[in-house]
Amino acid sequence: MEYLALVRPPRPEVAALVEGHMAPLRRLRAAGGDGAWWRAAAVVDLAAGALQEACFCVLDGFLPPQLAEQLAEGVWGSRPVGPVGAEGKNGWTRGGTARAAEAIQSGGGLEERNERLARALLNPSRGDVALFSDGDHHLPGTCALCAAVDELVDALGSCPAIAQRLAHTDFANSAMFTVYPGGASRYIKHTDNSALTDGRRLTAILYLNKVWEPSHGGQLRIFEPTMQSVQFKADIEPLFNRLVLFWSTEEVPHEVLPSYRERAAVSIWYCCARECLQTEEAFKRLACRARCIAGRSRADRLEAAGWTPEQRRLLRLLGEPPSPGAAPEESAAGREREAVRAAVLHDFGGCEAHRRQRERLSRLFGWDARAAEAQRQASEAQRQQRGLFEALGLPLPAPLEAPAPRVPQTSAPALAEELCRRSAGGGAVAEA
Ligand SMILES: O=C(O)CCC(=O)C(=O)O
Ligand SMILES: [Fe+2]
Repeated sequence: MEYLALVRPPRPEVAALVEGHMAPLRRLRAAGGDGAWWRAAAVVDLAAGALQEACFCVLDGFLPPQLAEQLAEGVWGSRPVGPVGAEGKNGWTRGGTARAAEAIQSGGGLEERNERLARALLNPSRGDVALFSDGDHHLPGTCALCAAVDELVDALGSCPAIAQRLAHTDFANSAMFTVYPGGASRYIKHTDNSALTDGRRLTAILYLNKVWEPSHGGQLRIFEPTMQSVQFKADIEPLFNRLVLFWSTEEVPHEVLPSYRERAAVSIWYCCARECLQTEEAFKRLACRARCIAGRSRADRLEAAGWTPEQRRLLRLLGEPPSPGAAPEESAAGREREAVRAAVLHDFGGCEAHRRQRERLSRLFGWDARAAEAQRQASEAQRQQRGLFEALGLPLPAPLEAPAPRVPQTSAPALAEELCRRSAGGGAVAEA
């Protein structure tokens, strides 16, 4: 009841706009058959138009049917059955647990990380379990799936309507397979990257549910911008081989409605390399984990993300593969690349050389200065709010009583120290 009071159905003009974009896509799909129909230039243009004006688009029959089958079999065959503990099961972790791992590895002091951890573990915001796949060894079909979605995103990046929005969107995260276990499991309303700090630009989700009825719930509900909006635009059924694309930004608040059946999907996030340079956490993912998409050159795309000559030099160096046959320590460039990679892989902790690398990168990309500015703005906003409550003679709500969190100095968890000592050469790499 409370929920119904907070949500409004699509406004007629919005419903008409959405339908105006989705109907032609459905018609072209019906004419083109599964798997490759979206490769036609007309489809890519329609999809770009839908993203530009409706902020999302839906492509049914996206993969060749055998590939969609293979992915579905992989998920249904490996998903954990029954309760999943905090430690996970067969490589699957609880949605909340994945967040907890992130909280442990995140920046800030122990107190701050503990608080984030507690919030992640207590927060019932999402009820799914997840498996991150970097290739067919994790879940068969991952490589072909990524190649297909990359190809579409690559083509969308050349459409004038949205080319600007996809500038520097050259990287992607690991594919995240999810299963909501039924029993009204859901994911409450959120945006994937509202603060524009983690790099995510475009969210791609492929659904893997062979039998799905509206009464099973689990629809993806897309709201009008912003997070404050109570007006939704569309409910999308999580149907087999249906691909949904939407902006990861504040423009697309969304939720997974309570699901009464097991519900499987796989998500890939496409990231803007330039945005990833802005914070330590996003930089670490970009430098060592993110996949460069659609056969683009990692070195070229990293270099293009930099603003200054020194940023561009370092980014190219990081993106270049080691020269074949040559040991990295044989050249100054190889030594520098290995030093930065080792520092990132050790989370900038473990030894003095890694911490010095962090200081240098923070200066080069402005991480601490930006974090301090964000902190200053948050404190100022809080001060103003507190003043307002005091002026009105109202008691302060809890968040306004809490002291402002400190500016993160390093994200090195205590474990990194030990890891660094144990890994070969970890403490001995030269600093550039
Ligand atoms: O599975 C879905 O439909 C959406 C999931 C989602 O919003 C997310 O993982 O961020
Ligand atoms: Fe999401």
